[in-house]
Amino acid sequence: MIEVKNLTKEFRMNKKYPGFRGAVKSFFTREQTVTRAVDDVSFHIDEGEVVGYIGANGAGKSTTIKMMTGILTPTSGEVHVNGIIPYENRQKNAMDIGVVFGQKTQLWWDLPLSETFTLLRDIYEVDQKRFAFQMDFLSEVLELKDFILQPVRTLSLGQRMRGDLAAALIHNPKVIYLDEPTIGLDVVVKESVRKAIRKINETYGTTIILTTHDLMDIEELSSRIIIIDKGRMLYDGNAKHIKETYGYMADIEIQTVNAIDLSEVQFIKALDQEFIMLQAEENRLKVQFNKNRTTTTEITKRLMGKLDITDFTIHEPSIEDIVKKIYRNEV
Ligand SMILES: Nc1ncnc2c1ncn2[C@@H]1O[C@H](COP(=O)(O)OP(=O)(O)OP(=O)(O)O)[C@@H](O)[C@H]1O
Repeated sequence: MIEVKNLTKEFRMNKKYPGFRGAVKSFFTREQTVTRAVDDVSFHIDEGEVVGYIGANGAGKSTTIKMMTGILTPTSGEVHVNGIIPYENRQKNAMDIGVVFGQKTQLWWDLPLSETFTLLRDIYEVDQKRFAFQMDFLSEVLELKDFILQPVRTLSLGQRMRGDLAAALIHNPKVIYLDEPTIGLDVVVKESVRKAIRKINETYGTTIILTTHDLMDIEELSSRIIIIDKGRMLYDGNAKHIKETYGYMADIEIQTVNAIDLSEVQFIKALDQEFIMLQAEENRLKVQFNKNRTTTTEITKRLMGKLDITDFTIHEPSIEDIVKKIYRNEV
């Protein structure tokens, strides 16, 4: 379905020196800096797969997706999506794909949401019967009914995101690229967006490429992840393996009314002698724990009985943490 072979993209930019003299120098020297944003990346994705494409900021995710969607042409290497070379055949490719950028919207700001759908129906030449069927399906899965007639500018972020997903699916594409589809949404809306994505994949066997910084997106949606770092592929395989091996340590930071005596909270280690680690400083307690062996709820529930808690923060492992650990442990 998707074949990416030795894909490389370099960006060349004229070196800019600061100030007026710098501008003159830049003009005459014409020195260039070269950024290799994607460096010899190869993978194959089968029809119906949901793949998480992840990496730290600036790792090269968007640049890869832009070549897969035909927006950018590679410096070397190649991409085939459904037999089409996207950057050589952008229009044909566009008929088979849908793209959602969590940070941007493709909806018409001043029009009611429903009219964006009608415009897209005409652009993609979807026949009336097929359009009505798809709209019924999307309305139900993405729960659009309550706001479909409202102008897009009046929608909440969660409603807008569901609208964007629907817009990308009007023509029922074979592949969808989702770039941070749950960014900025609250927990409940994130959950409903993930549920909708799962349903779309199950119903139509749509191939889904997902870039995200939220590990819960990966956990709930994709069994395979590709990790990219500084343009190079670091890992391609089972998401569960990575989560269990590298993404298991989280911590809770607890604020209390009174200063904490570490000896009084040692009892929490009974939950997991091997992995729970405690650190206390005045009225702050940090509990590091293994997510595969115990839960935040279990720890906070027990500590609440013992401490006068005023606030607590949970730190989930981040993609950056996982990438660092992979380097240290070598996959
Ligand atoms: N048009 C461009 N011109 C010059 N450099 C670019 C351009 N686009 C991206 N880059 C550089 O290429 C590298 C990869 O960027 P890219 O946007 O692909 O990363 P990313 O993994 O999507 O990051 P993020 O998670 O922050 O969106 C970065 O160093 C970036 O500064």
